[in-house]
Amino acid sequence: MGSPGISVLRRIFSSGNAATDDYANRKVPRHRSWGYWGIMLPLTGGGTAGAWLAIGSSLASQYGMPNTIVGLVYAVIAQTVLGYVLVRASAGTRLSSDLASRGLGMGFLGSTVTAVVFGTNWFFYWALESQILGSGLAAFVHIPEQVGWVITGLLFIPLTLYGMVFVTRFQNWTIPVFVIWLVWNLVVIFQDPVSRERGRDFLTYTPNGGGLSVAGIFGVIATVNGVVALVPLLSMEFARFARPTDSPRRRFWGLLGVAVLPQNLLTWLIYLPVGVLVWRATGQTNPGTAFVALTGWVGFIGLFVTQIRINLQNTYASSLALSTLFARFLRFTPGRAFWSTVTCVVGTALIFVHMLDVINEVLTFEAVMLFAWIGTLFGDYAVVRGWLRMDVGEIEHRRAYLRRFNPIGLSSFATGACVGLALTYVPAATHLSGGVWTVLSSLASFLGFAVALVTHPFYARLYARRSATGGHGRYLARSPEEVPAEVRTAAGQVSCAACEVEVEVDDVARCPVRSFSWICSECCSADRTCRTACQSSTVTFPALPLRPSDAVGP
Ligand SMILES: Nc1nc2[nH]cnc2c(=O)[nH]1
Repeated sequence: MGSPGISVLRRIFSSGNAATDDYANRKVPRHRSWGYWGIMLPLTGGGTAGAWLAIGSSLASQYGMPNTIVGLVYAVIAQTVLGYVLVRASAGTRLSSDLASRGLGMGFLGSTVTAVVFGTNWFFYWALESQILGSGLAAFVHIPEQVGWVITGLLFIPLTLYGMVFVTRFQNWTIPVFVIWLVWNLVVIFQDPVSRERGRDFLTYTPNGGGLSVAGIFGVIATVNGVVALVPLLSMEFARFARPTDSPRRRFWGLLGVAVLPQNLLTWLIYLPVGVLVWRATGQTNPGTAFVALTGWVGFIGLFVTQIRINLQNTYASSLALSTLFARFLRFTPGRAFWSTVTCVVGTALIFVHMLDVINEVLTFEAVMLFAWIGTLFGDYAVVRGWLRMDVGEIEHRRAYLRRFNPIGLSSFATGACVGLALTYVPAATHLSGGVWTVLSSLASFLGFAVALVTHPFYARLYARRSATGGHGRYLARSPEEVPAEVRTAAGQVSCAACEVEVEVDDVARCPVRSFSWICSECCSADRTCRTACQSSTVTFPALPLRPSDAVGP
């Protein structure tokens, strides 16, 4: 027997522990549902992030406040629409954006491309938030900035060993600290004549005296799109826990609340302009040093809590993306806490690239990739399934039934992303600037979205014609089986023959390698040895029903 310390570590670093793995690779069971406030509160961690302040000053300093304000109004409207649609979809399917992408045209392994897109965002934000905190620490205790970055970066390792439960509690308890801190700093700005005078132009500031311009507005929109697309996709991670039993009216308002409250209305229209005010009042674009300059220890403590709030969440999201990626491609499943540690170490290294200086550029790039992904999802859900009613099966997430790579979604995503990236970078690289090129460049993420959406049904028809079993055959490797009553527990669930956890009937599949017993989708996804034997034409499944006791493990 190992020592207690080692066994605790082994437990934390192993997969299959629902408390730490948070259904990263499986459907959320209905009994694990949360109320809408329970979904919104952890999401507020993103709404209070220091990055918003930095995005505000970055946009205002490049495009001027008049253009920024128009872009912010756009952001609220676009994010509300997109957020509601995606949050509703995940509450209905209990799938995260990644699990849904498997069935919505990408395939089991193909969808990992979206995990990469998603994961790069978290690394970016993680480094950004840590840099802000590290710079604040350095200014507060008078140490070199680089030392501050390393200290705060590594601080997150012990803080992130626990999963959703700890993140949720921390988010909930610290909201009042954030509000008091922000109000305190605003009062100080308004009471201090110098800061007040300096900050007076925060709603009208322009870098070179220019006012509203088409190029400026579209430039802001191109940048904010990186967040407009990301927040709804992130919200899906939480909305999949929504209570399935609510009345349609309650559900509408609850889900709309999730789309509008935690990281949308107040954040774009109040918090982001506050960032511009703090920048103008202190002359510092880094909110970390700005708050310490404004209110000393109060500024630092508030900043510390705010940044811990958000980076716990960033670490959680990043570790989910990494665990998905490695579980599927390499069948490497060391557990979420392991990936949290990797996030902290790599993120700390990234701080040294000075994320604060390239915010607009990174967000513009992410916008193109995220919008191409969303275009693919919409193309599948709304056009292929909704409008064209093609026979492509249910939205499947289980490896046992899915094709490894679905060329339909991968092609439309690649087409949309390539068009978006070409429009973003080719005009600048070839000196095709000004006029229509500037506007096209700024609209790149929308155009990439439109191209992915429109080409998706085209690819669906094209590949379906080439498949012996039509669209269905491109999406599904075999038809999902009904779980017979004999196998279900009294609660209507199925006990996984591998991990023995009871899961819902739409989260299991029969496994030939385990004597045709039923295993959960997570154990199925993590199997390194089976080589997807269940999809082989040489395997013959015995007829149902089959009781759990009939099946013996290998
Ligand atoms: N999830 C998330 N959203 C953000 N919005 C602004 N900053 C962040 C961040 O660091 N993480």
